[in-house]
Order: sequence, then C-alpha cells, then structure tokens
Amino acid sequence: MSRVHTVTLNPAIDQTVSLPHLAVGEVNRASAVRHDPGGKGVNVASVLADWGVDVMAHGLLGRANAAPFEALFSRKSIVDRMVRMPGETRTNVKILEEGGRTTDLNLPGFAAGTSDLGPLAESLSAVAEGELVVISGSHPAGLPASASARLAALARERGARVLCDVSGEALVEVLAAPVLPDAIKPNRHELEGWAGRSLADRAELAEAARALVARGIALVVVSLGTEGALFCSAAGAVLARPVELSRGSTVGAGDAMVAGLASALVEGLDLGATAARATAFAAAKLRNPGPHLPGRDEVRALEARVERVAVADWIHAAGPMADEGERT
Ligand SMILES: Nc1ncnc2c1ncn2[C@@H]1O[C@H](COP(=O)(O)OP(=O)(O)OP(=O)(O)O)[C@@H](O)[C@H]1O
Ligand SMILES: O=P(O)(O)OC[C@@]1(O)O[C@H](CO)[C@@H](O)[C@@H]1O
Repeated sequence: MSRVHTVTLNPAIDQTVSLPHLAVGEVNRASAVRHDPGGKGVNVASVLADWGVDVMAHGLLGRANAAPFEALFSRKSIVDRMVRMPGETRTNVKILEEGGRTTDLNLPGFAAGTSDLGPLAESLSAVAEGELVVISGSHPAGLPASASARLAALARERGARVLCDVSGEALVEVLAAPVLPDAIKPNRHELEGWAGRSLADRAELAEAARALVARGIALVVVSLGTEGALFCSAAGAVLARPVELSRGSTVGAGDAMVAGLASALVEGLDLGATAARATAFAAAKLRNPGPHLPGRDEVRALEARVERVAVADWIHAAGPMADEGERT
C-alpha cells in the first residue's frame, strides 16, 4: 500500500476529564482523567497506522513535551518528520459528562511564524509522486491563514494527491487556491463557515457539497455527527449513517473518518465503498478512548453493517437533521 503523509500544524495533548455533570461556575470533581497525544493529523496518522498503512507524520511539535508523541510514533512505526518548536505543544481539555456531552477547551500552545514554513516545506520533500498528503486541523498563532493552502500546493507540485480537513480562514484559503485539493471533509459548521450561511436544510447542504464537486474537488465529504456523513463525487452522492450510537467522547471521530477516507483513496475504492470504509473507521474508533482502531476483522464487520441511503431519499426524510453538536 502506498505511503500516506499527515500534516499537523497545531497538535495537542488531549486531556479528557470525565465527570457526572459539568456545573459551570461551580467546583466540579472529576471521576477520571486521561491524556492522549493528538491533534487532527496526529489522530489520522495513528488510526491509519493501526490499519497497516505506512505513515509519515509532518507538522510542528513543541520540543518541551514531545515525549508522548514520540512514544506513539515509535509504538506504531510512524515516521516522525515533525519540526521541533521551542516551547510546549498545547493541552486541549475535553470535559466528558456521563451523558456523552463533551465540552472542548482548546488552549494556545507554541507560537509559530512564516519562517517555520521553510522547514515544513523541506520535510514535505519526502513526498513522492502518487502518494497521499492529509492536511488537518488549525494553525498555531502566528502562522498565516494561507499556511495549509501553501503546503497543499507544494504537495500537489510533487505529484501527490491532497485530502484537507481544515476550517475557518484556512478552509477559505484552501478553496480559493488555483489548484484545489482532491478531497475535503468539513463538518456542517465548517462548511457553513466557508459558505457564510446556514445549511440546516438537507437539500441546501447536498447542493453545497455538489457545487464543490462541480468546481473540481473529486471527493467532498460533509460529516454530520449522529446524522452520519454525506459523500459526494462525480459518480453521485450517498448518505452513510453511523453504525451504532456512541455515548462516550466523540473527540476524534472526524479524524478516524478522514483516516478511513485516506485508506479508501489509497486503495482506489468506489464512492459506496468509501462511505462504508470511512463510517466504519469512525464507529470503530468510538468503541475505545484515544485515536486507535481495533483489529481489522472488527473494522471489516462494521464496514459490512454501514447503512447507505440515496441522497434523494435522505433529503425527503421527515424531521430535522439530528443534532450533531457544535464541536469542530
Ligand atoms: N455520537 C456518535 N455516535 C456514533 N457515531 C458518531 C457519533 N458522532 C459522530 N459519529 C460518526 O463520526 C463521523 C464524524 O463525526 P463528526 O461529524 O462529529 O466529525 P467532526 O466534527 O469532524 O469531529 P471531530 O472534530 O471531533 O473529530 C460521523 O459522520 C458519524 O459517522
Ligand atoms: O484546534 P483544532 O486543531 O481545530 O482541533 C484540535 C482537536 O480538537 O482536534 C482533535 C479532534 O478532532 C483533537 O485531538 C484536538 O484536541
């Protein structure tokens, strides 16, 4: 299987704090806490490595607390090309209540600058023609909004395909670039942020995704939390529902879905099989804490259970879309 490169400009140590109920403005006592090296691209790398893909991790990493990342990379044989930065990688606090509601406090970490794009570009010189580059997550303070778009352009110049999961101004830049990525996976809120309007109506949402395909993005996937995800390409559009509902933390479900998309792109799966693969990866990741996949047989069994619905039927389904929450 061809190698996949992940780019994480703003990694994070995810500190998941479990408690029965979050009482804002009061003293809360946690029942458990865990720490996972994360950040969107790191999560993608970790899940892909579990699937058996050869992965190279690029991006920026604080030198002062790099150990948990280095341990993850070494345990999963991920090639570590992350540029070390002075200072610490941020810690992101995820408050998980018993009912499954999660509140994210994403903290600031090391600051970066335009000069850090040089070493990042140099690291991407390891990308070979035909490989896949996955660019995910936010930018640290000081990096221009165009950083992800510039790295995507570099990857394309090297003959690689590019899958982007970025939001806000970075998504605006990526979608305004002369050469568009091959695939994107915004969630609904990220797509709304880009479109500058609400997309609460299923038909409008499908139309926005189809319009991006028409502009030249081969695969547009809009993830919708418990509603599932919409997969659009020139071959058509399909909605894949979650295999099973999770009441635990859903942090990283989108990244597992991106990892599933990456594996589908590498293996050349068709649209329906891509939807099943990506949805199964999300469900499989949600069975356990942390950015990990269970064994292949378990993932394959989930893949076989994914319900796919023709988009016309989904649009005409009664009722509002399931509430997929506000987290991104
Ligand atoms: N509570 C849940 N139960 C089951 N499956 C879920 C749940 N939440 C999400 N999923 C699955 O994970 C996929 C991706 O989730 P979501 O749309 O929340 O991504 P995201 O917003 O990018 O998440 P994140 O940024 O936390 O990784 C969904 O399309 C769905 O298949
Ligand atoms: O602040 P960003 O870069 O948008 O998101 C960071 C983050 O919330 O995304 C991952 C889950 O998708 C977590 O591991 C991490 O804490």
